Amino acid sequence: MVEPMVHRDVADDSCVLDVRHLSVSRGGVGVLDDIELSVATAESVAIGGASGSGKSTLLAAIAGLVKPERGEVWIAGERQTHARRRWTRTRLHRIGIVFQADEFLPELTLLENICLPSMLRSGRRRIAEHADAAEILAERLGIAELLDRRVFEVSMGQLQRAAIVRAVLGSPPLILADEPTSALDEHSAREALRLLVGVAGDAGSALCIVTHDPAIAMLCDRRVDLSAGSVAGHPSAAAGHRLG
Ligand SMILES: Nc1ncnc2c1ncn2[C@@H]1O[C@H](COP(=O)(O)OP(=O)(O)OP(=O)(O)O)[C@@H](O)[C@H]1O
Repeated sequence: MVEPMVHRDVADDSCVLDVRHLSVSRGGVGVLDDIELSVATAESVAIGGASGSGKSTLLAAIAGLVKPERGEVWIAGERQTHARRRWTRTRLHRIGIVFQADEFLPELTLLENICLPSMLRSGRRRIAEHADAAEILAERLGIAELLDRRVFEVSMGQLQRAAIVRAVLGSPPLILADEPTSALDEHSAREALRLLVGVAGDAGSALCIVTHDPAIAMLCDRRVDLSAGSVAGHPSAAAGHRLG
């Protein structure tokens, strides 16, 4: 059954993401336990914690890619249910995603791959507009010269930057990013994430970024650490106070 989407009070408009009492199990084992996390408009939050503490699972649950056992996820004032079509719409219209396993279509150029979600959102008629905005962002990310190349003609680092351009294009209210741990060397990963924090801030998008890198966490407004599936420290660390 498709539950009706519930809209929040106008007073809560500044809250782009509200995770309430979220618990998630994977493979029958509890991974996240009663997570609370609120993220304001244009706020950037670094999500840290040891390997296996549930950081990627939290992003996947926020993106509707894994189903929670308990709890709620509110995005831009709408409570998300786990009806698949609703999530597809939310991801398309409200969330930019930079995940480790980012997928690009090998038949298309970087520019076409970058513009695809925007075209799905607003139609082919605005293709020139999307392409112009993508080129400006690509210039900033240092991949403007590569936009006509196909996926197998660029490096993993360049592909990561293309994924950032794709996520930021259209200034979604929320961007979710998982640090690329395997594909990139430390310097390239840091540089890509540093650029992501900058362009997301300029776009006015809130950002939740999973990172082990203290230098990237320092660039964010706030840091939240997961420990064994819970938010470490006092709950208020996740619920609203800016630390940085
Ligand atoms: N699809 C899955 N099926 C079963 N267990 C899973 C699945 N994905 C993740 N897990 C388990 O959930 C726990 C949390 O994993 P998750 O990837 O969220 O942690 P993480 O903090 O992002 O780790 P890392 O920093 O190493 O990327 C781990 O114990 C992991 O083995």
